This record gives sequence, structure tokens and C-alpha cells, in this order.
Amino acid sequence: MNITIVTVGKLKEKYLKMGIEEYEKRLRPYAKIQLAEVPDEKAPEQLSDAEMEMVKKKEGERILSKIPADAHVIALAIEGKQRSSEELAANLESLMTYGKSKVVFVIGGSLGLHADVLKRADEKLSFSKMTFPHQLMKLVLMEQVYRAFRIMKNEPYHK
Ligand SMILES: C[S@@+](CC[C@H](N)C(=O)[O-])C[C@H]1O[C@@H](n2cnc3c(N)ncnc32)[C@H](O)[C@@H]1O
Repeated sequence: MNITIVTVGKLKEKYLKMGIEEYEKRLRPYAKIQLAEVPDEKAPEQLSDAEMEMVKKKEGERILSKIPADAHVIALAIEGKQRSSEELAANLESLMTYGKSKVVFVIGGSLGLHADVLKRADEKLSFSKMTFPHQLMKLVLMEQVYRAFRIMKNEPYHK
């Protein structure tokens, strides 16, 4: 399976970089993993609604340019569907069964995902009602994708 994770902005924090590198390494035996970073737009505190829409639109266009036409897109969104780790594993397994070998996860920038990206998404996945910083969300997602492969392969993982 080809898994791409598209995020907005450069990863700066060392502790997150280390965690992401670790899970990239752990995922390698299970999937072809690609981490795509698209440039972010400056988003100071005091933006009007129109300016915020413009930031999300520009970032959204960059995200969409990274998505192949035949990819199954899972957008991370607070208002999306919550799944257990076992359900995520079953979901990825059924995508593979039905020949969907390209899965793209997308994570929004500090203002979230533009409506056009959410429209392109085949699914919206929520990790809870809480808001996580996007780079931390990337690390948590990678751990859950790794866990999903361990579950699929009936390999031991921490409950
Ligand atoms: C800082 S959050 C953006 C917050 C923005 N106010 C919103 O409502 O989307 C950045 C990105 O991280 C992801 N994210 C944050 N918390 C999440 C959660 N609980 N479940 C799923 N995705 C989440 C989403 O992709 C979001 O666009």
C-alpha cells in the first residue's frame, strides 16, 4: 500500500521530527510511506473572515496538487468520524482488498482545511472533539497507521 501524508508548513520542533522519523522507519516494512509538506501561508492573529478563507484556499490548492486522481483521500477533521484503532485497521484492509492501493491522509494548517479539500476527501477522520496542533496530529496519525498494520498482520501491539 502507498500511504501519503500531506501536511502544511515545515516541521520545526525537534521532538516531533524525531518521533515522525521513528514512525516512518517503523512503517517502512508495511507500506510505501511518503510525507509531503506544502508551504503554509502567513496567518497572523487578526485576520478577517475573507483573509482566513484566502489562506485556507491557497493552502488547499497546494494540498490538492499532491493528491493523485486515483487516490483514496482521508481528511483529518475534528468533525469527522471517530474510529477505534481496530476499525481504522479494518478500513485500510478493505481499501487494499478493493484495489485502492493509494491512500492519502491530509492534515490542515493552523486554520484548518479548505472546503475544496474536504469535498475531495472520501472520508473525514476525527481523533476526538479536541483540537491538536497539526504537526502533533501527524505524529499521532503515524502511530495509529503503524498500529493499524500491526493489527492487520496479527502482530502484537500495546493495548
Ligand atoms: C490546528 S488544527 C486546525 C484547527 C481549525 N480551527 C479547525 O477547526 O480545523 C490543524 C489540523 O489538524 C487536524 N486536527 C486537529 N485536531 C484534530 C482532531 N481532533 N481530529 C482530526 N484532525 C484534527 C485537522 O486536519 C486540522 O485541520
